[in-house]
Amino acid sequence: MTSPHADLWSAPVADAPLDATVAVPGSKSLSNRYLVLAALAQGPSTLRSLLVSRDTRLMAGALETLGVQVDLGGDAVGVTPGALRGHVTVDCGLAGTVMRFLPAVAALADGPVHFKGDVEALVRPMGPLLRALQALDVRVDEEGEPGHLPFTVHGTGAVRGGQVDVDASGSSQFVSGLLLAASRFDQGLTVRHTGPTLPSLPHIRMTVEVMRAAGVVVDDSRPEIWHVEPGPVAGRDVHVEPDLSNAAPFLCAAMVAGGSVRVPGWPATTTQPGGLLPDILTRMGATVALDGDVLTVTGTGEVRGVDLDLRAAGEIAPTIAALAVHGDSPTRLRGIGHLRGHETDRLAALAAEITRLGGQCEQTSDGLVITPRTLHGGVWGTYADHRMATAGALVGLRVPGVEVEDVATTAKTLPGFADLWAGMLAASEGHVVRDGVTAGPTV
Ligand SMILES: O=C(O)C1=C[C@@H](OP(=O)(O)O)[C@@H](O)[C@H](O)C1
Ligand SMILES: C=C(OP(=O)(O)O)C(=O)O
Repeated sequence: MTSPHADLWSAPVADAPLDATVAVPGSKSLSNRYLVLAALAQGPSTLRSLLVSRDTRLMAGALETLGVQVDLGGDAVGVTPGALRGHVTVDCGLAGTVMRFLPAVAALADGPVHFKGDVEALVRPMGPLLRALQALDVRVDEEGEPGHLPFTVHGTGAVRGGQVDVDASGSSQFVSGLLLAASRFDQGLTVRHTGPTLPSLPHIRMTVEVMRAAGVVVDDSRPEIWHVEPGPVAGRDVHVEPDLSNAAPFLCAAMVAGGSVRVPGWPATTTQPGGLLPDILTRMGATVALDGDVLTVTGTGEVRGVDLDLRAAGEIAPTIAALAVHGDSPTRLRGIGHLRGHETDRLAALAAEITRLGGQCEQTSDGLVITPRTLHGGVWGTYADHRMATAGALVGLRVPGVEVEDVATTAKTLPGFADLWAGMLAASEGHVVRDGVTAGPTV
């Protein structure tokens, strides 16, 4: 599947309807929340089906650096909390969950914690979170562009807590990052969002839900205000749901190629934004069925254009944009201006790459308008962004000659993506069985 240019992956074209079952690994967002809470807990935790990918390795590595024992080997990951130590460096890579969830944890360490990241991470917004910590009397020294990595959080072993305002219009992770550590603050914490819009509300609900499940008292009864009582975090034995946002390109493949793709382990209820996929894909022309815990998406190859507010689920926007490229009418995606601060400026990246292949994609102030055109092959740039890579695979499923740059960038949240994708096609054609993929409906 690798082209002569080692950096390029030839996206396979589906020439027959799909018929495959794809097992998707654990949720990045749940995995990294469970890791943080396990590190702050009173006793050990066991995390089952935890995602093992670049983002969770970075989180586990950072927590180990801070004095927590994390045993990543095996199906069940053991976490044993320890006294949080300073005089260390945390590498955030390009992981929003690491750069936004750990500064408040670092404030509880017994010395300075230096935060660094990939070159692409240095432009991701951090300012509102750092200002909130400073307002709580945590010393933060910014060493680069203010409001960005790199910086040092000067832990003193304790944080007063109390009340703080944060503008989370740039990222819901600013709120989640304050809440996750807040029960360990002397007075707990009340966080109030002050910005004009609040993206990714399901991810904030996810934070509240996992905290409550660990025995933390959280009041979220007032809109855009969260109150966390001081108190202990319980060690837990938990099973991590599959990553529904990473299931999205596989499910969308059935719509583009026709046929059916099934994802086992689909939760009956979830705080993952991918929980919105059944509704969204139905609106775009799919037939969606949940039978037990197996979600089946069946398509005909025809994709309906839609007008969609993706504020709650910005993470799946690149996949929906790639699906919309194959539509029968234009698609407008709204409420996703904050995607400019994701792994890359995703609005600019999607517009550039779709246009490069002969398509039409215009940026608006808070989203994209995609007008389907006949596309041609060419290089699909990925900008170190895992979701740009999976979007390129979906575009290439019906456009011959799409060469996806640096498909290995998918290791951020889904190592082995290219094999899983090829396995989905092989299983559909020849009923070959590969790791994580089975032909037909058998799980
Ligand atoms: O808290 C989380 O786990 C996430 C929150 C969202 O961030 P934004 O609110 O910055 O979009 C989402 O896009 C990201 O992939 C994961
Ligand atoms: C925005 C994303 O990631 P991060 O957790 O790095 O913000 C994403 O996975 O789409």
